Amino acid sequence: MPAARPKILITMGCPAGIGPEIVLKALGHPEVYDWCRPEVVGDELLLKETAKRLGLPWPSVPIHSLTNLKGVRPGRPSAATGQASYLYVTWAARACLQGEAEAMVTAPISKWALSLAGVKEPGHTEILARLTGCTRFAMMMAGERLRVVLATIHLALSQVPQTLSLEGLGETICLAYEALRRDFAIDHPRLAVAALNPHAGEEGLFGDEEKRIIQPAIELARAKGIEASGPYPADSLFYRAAQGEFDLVVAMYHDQGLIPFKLLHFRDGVNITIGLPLIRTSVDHGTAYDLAGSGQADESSLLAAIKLAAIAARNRGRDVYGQDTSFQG
Ligand SMILES: NC(=O)C1=CN([C@@H]2O[C@H](COP(=O)(O)OP(=O)(O)OC[C@H]3O[C@@H](n4cnc5c(N)ncnc54)[C@H](O)[C@@H]3O)[C@@H](O)[C@H]2O)C=CC1
Ligand SMILES: NCC(=O)COP(=O)(O)O
Repeated sequence: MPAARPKILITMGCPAGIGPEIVLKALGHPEVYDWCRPEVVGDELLLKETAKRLGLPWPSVPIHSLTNLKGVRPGRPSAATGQASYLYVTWAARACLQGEAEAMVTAPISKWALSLAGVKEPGHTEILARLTGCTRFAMMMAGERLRVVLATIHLALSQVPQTLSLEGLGETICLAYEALRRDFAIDHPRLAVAALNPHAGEEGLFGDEEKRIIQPAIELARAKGIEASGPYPADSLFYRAAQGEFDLVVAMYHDQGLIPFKLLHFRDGVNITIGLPLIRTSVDHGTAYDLAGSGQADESSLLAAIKLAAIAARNRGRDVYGQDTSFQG
């Protein structure tokens, strides 16, 4: 870790979810203060109530209290909790963009509560892309054994084939490569690209996206000097990556990547939005409304997210761009 510890803003997440609890629990781990200078963005009164009810220690960190919510019931999201969640995220993003903090780490929010509050985007990823004016971005899930980047994110499964494009996939491969070099300090990353269809399409018997879209996108990335290969049958690829053959898998859709990832890393996985002009990491799980208020939520993923944000802040100080990796399909 750097001698100068980065300032990291931790957003509290949905006030009705497990966010307040895991934020307090994570800040009870002394190693966090070796990694960074954490500050919380949320609701101070609600955090105090949570600490009191669950018997958690009160952290001596700055709290940016943006709301004064009354009557929030754990496990009961509403338009008000969605609006508050949104406020915490936008405030932290603005602070990062203005150079007031080195990174932001987000506790989980509810896509449903966001929509009740009238927010158009489904999650942090898309909100942050809009706030930062970023059109090249992707979701990465990172753990010790497996890293996955998604070619498509929050959309119905039926929309995936028509959403995949040669240009979009090529961009995603390049973004993954850039992020591994910049944020993870892997100088020569090995990327594997998953097929969409069973047995990678079996020579076109089960679909042609591999030939029409995925293979050409890999070739374009390779022409840029990126060590990308595939398309590999997805049923065996994640095992191979977890055995160490690849540094990252590009998955074609949300559950293709997140099911194997969470099987390995449910407790300690980290979600990182790549391509943004700011560092944002997050837990890999949701609001767990079924556990909210019970005191049983596990803070390990949030701890891992804080640690990775601090590492990425340090690594972004390295100059790794001797090579043009921008994608020009
Ligand atoms: N980064 C974010 O803001 C994310 C938000 N979500 C949102 O969260 C909401 C609920 O999503 P679900 O699909 O139900 O997933 P979920 O992750 O909230 O819950 C799935 C299961 O895992 C358990 N679980 C989750 N986190 C846990 C933790 N820290 N400790 C112990 N057990 C835990 C829950 O109790 C539940 O049984 C949705 O609105 C979804 O959109 C989901 C994923 C990420
Ligand atoms: N399954 C991951 C997820 O939904 C996280 O979304 P986001 O809030 O990070 O955009």
